[in-house]
Amino acid sequence: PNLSSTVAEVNFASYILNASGPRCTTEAELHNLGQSESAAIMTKSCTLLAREGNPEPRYKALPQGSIQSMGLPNLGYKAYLDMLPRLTQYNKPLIVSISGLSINDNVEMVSAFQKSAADLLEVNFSCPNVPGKPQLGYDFEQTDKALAAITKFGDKPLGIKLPAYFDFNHFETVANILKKYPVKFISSINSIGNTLVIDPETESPVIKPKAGFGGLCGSYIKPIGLANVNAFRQLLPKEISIFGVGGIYSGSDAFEYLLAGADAVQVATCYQEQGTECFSRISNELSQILSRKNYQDINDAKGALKLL
Ligand SMILES: O=C(O)c1[nH]c(=O)[nH]c(=O)c1I
Repeated sequence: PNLSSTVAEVNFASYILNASGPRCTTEAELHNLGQSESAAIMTKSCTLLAREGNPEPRYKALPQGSIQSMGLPNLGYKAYLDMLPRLTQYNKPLIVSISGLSINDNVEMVSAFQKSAADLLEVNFSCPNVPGKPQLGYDFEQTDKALAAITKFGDKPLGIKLPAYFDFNHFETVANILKKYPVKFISSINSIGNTLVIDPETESPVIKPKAGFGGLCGSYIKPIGLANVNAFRQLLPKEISIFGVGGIYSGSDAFEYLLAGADAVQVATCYQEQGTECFSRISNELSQILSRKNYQDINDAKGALKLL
């Protein structure tokens, strides 16, 4: 069956791509993604200047996912501006993730990438791991202000990476803010911020930064990601596309996001743990599920969740 998708009016050859975060910081990692079956090349969130990130240990694999507090390590946005033209050779969409530490930083970076080889801009409103920086997406006033500032210029599709919400009032408030601006897509969800994993043997947290508080990822958070994708699908006009993220390891996980209404899905922890083979495996598994269920095309199953 046909797995190709259109997200924010950009064509993707398949439904499965890498999420910002794991194995997408260096140029070598991005070329590796270009040579893989990932439907796009998505970069690690970047800041104005290069960052080392948080002290290690800052990533811990868990039985059903991971906890991490990387602290936005990246090469600085100019490095990504510079390497983008060398990544166009793979003929797949280039998605730049931008995570400024202030609205001004976001404005400077978005305006630069609007004039770059990027195909889509994903602005991260949900990094939970920079000490002292609250998640923008949890401050509705700041979210509104930031969107007003970054959507002022350029015609490349711009989207927002959202944190998880847990309340219908919050889904509605955020959806109403998004509808005020030319936002072309959302990516939902980011890791669940500020969780704590304790090792009873060492009697310590499993990561060092922020006294062990870090973003929870992987299978643990799939039900939260599915709920956020489905809630926003119902609240947002179809002109706003949705990337589903959170706990996708298999074709079945991807199919669940498809039923919830996702236009394409991003893989993070599974890609971190298994490498680039995950993209072709998950695509093939999804294709087999669609065949078995007699769906000819992704769009026949999209948002087709059957309520009881
Ligand atoms: O710690 C990180 O670098 C990080 N970690 C996350 O789980 N989500 C994010 O958006 C980021 I920028």
